[in-house]
Amino acid sequence: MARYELVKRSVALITLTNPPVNALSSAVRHAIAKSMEHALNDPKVTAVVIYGENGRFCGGADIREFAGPLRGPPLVPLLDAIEAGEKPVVAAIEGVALGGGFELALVCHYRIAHFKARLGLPEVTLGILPAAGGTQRLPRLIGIPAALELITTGRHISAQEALKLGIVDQVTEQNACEVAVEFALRAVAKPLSSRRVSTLTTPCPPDLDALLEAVTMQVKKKARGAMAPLACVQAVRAAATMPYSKGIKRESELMATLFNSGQARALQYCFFAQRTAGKWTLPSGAQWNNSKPREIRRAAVIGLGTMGRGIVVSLARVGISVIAVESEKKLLETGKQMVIGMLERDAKRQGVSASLNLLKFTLSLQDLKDVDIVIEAVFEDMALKKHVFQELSKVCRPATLLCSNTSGLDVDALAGVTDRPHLVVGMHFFSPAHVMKLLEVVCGPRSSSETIATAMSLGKRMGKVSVAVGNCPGFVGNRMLKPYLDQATFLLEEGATPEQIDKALEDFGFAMGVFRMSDLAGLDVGWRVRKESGLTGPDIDPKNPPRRRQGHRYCPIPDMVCEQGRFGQKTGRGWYMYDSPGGTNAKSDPLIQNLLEMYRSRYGIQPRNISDQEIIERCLFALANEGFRILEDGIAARPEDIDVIYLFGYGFPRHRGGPMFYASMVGLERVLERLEHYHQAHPDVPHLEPSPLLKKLVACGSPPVQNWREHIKTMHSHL
Ligand SMILES: CCCCCCC/C=C/C(=O)SCCNC(=O)CCNC(=O)[C@H](O)C(C)(C)COP(=O)(O)OP(=O)(O)OC[C@H]1O[C@@H](n2cnc3c(N)ncnc32)[C@H](O)[C@@H]1OP(=O)(O)O
Repeated sequence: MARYELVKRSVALITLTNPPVNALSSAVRHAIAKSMEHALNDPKVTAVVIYGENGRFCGGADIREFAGPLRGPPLVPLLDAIEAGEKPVVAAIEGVALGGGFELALVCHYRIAHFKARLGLPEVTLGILPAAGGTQRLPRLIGIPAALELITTGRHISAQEALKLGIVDQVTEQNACEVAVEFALRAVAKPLSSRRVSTLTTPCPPDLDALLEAVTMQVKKKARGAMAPLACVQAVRAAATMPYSKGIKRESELMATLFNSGQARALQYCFFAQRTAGKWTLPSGAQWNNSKPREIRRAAVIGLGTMGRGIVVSLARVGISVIAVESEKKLLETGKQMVIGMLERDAKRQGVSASLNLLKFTLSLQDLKDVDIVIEAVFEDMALKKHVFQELSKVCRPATLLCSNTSGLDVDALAGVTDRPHLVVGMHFFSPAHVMKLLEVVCGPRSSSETIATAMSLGKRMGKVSVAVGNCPGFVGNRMLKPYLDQATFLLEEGATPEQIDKALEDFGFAMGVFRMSDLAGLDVGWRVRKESGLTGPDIDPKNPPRRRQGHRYCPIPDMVCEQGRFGQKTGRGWYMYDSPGGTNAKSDPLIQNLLEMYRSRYGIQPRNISDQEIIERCLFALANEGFRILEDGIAARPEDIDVIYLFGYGFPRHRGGPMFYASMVGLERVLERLEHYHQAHPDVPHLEPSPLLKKLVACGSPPVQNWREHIKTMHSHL
């Protein structure tokens, strides 16, 4: 777990050997303690270098160990002893020094970083804080404002930024270990007292209280309801106001409250869920580690609307040449200018020149003969998409992959009109595509494993979190959205307001409540889908009761809002009113209150007081219930995949872990009981009827979310 060797006759080189990231597992901590003891007691040793094997210094504490009882030497006394030692210790940082790994570097008397190294204290993203002295040492080293920013955001910084901040002593383009050994030899004769960071006085700004207050407000606003960022601020306050010996105790107390919290469990679950999602697997046995993706050099994107433009930018950013196609000259020119503007702004931010030479804009599909992949992003209309796919079949070489950015249409129906159904797959980007991290890779029944592997790997290359999902209306994300939206509008009918529902959801942790989110996304899209599905509009049977459609409860309020030309932010009016079309400042609109009152009185609905608890339960349990059905139907392989989709695509609060993890934290028995209760009250809402899988899991004793898969095995898969 750590190799000990003597180099240059007098330098003890301690190399951490715990692949893949040299995490500080109990065995590694034990090995470091033993090696340090050896080095400090061996008279031949005059200095020590700590290094990480395979070009990675250390990825921090072993997160997997957090779930069990603490074994092995605790980190704080181990690190204190390294700092207190009488021989100079130099950290040779390559790759990453994160969390406990960064804290290990902070107790070394000198730090040498390779120019490509990245450093940071990401503990806050795991629901904890840097509790191995990080909150006490970093402010002493770089001052309160910079330390606060790094600790409360968990941001990784480059070696160059670390040098500027005074975190590292030298940045090198050579082998960091070799440079550190030479550095250590030169440090032997120098006094160590000023190099022990815990003994330094924290440089304190005169307006400390105001600064801490401002950062507290900032983190409260950003991570609604998350405890860890607030605890980080308190720990840094201790570094400013207490000696190290007291500050470290405060750090440990704050850590104790966070460590066993549901939020820490949720955030650590998110960390692993994100990595699990990349490990896709099909019933055929094809999976992430046995299916080779194709290399993609040249791509084409059809349609330069909002989605298409974002996809072009995402591809060009990672060096893929892109041919962008539009059907009309004016649309092509507008799209071209917007894409160029986006790439130029990107390049300016990074201080590089925009890679515009990768782009070609055309009106002709004939130009797509030689591309490796086409991503279609035309209007969400099946007939139009089928036409495009037929044309692509004719012009593209037989090996070209054909992908659709549909947000819910049948990918297999598109495959069916081509000459290569095995090379067709859905690539559902989220808007705006160059910003949003989520990509649903929709596997049709005929998509080959190579095609899926290529789409997944292309997503990863573009920096997306790609999740493989099966083919059904709405796939995973949008299919689950329907019961969530339905519950919100049913609650409006029953007496709630958009403001009340949004506030309850925002207090739960969503960045935006459902109505504010709908206003942002545009209300007309859903309206068109409802019209096409025969749920609203002039074609519906007049004999239909107005609040029932296709045999189930239906709420026509969203249609009524659209009928007034209120399509959300873009029209300046939606569920809220805005200062102007495109405005973002949502204000309550008395017209919506009137509309709701008139609606209720027309249908004889007596409004009732609805609690926030009911809002949360009905919206979120209905959401999770559909997630259980998706697992039963084999549309998602694992609950982790669903959670990742909701975290990255729909703003589900990360400290709640995602809808499926949240259900497991509430307790499946409780979720079942509440769904049964609400279904009894609303028997005409099928989404409230508890799914068979939920019942099965409760009958099996509500296993943890990571074990649900064992209970789904027998059900069929669409993946
Ligand atoms: C019990 C009390 C202890 C008190 C100590 C308190 C103070 C210290 C706290 C901490 O240090 S918490 C951990 C802080 N560190 C991090 O948050 C870093 C997490 N890791 C990453 O960000 C990335 O993994 C990486 C290091 C940047 C590497 O990224 P890359 O994309 O190259 O690889 P990944 O696919 O992400 O990871 C590979 C593999 O390694 C697993 N892993 C990564 N880091 C850890 C870790 N710290 N502990 C355990 N496992 C880790 C990761 O899960 C992957 O494995 P699989 O999931 O694919 O099996």
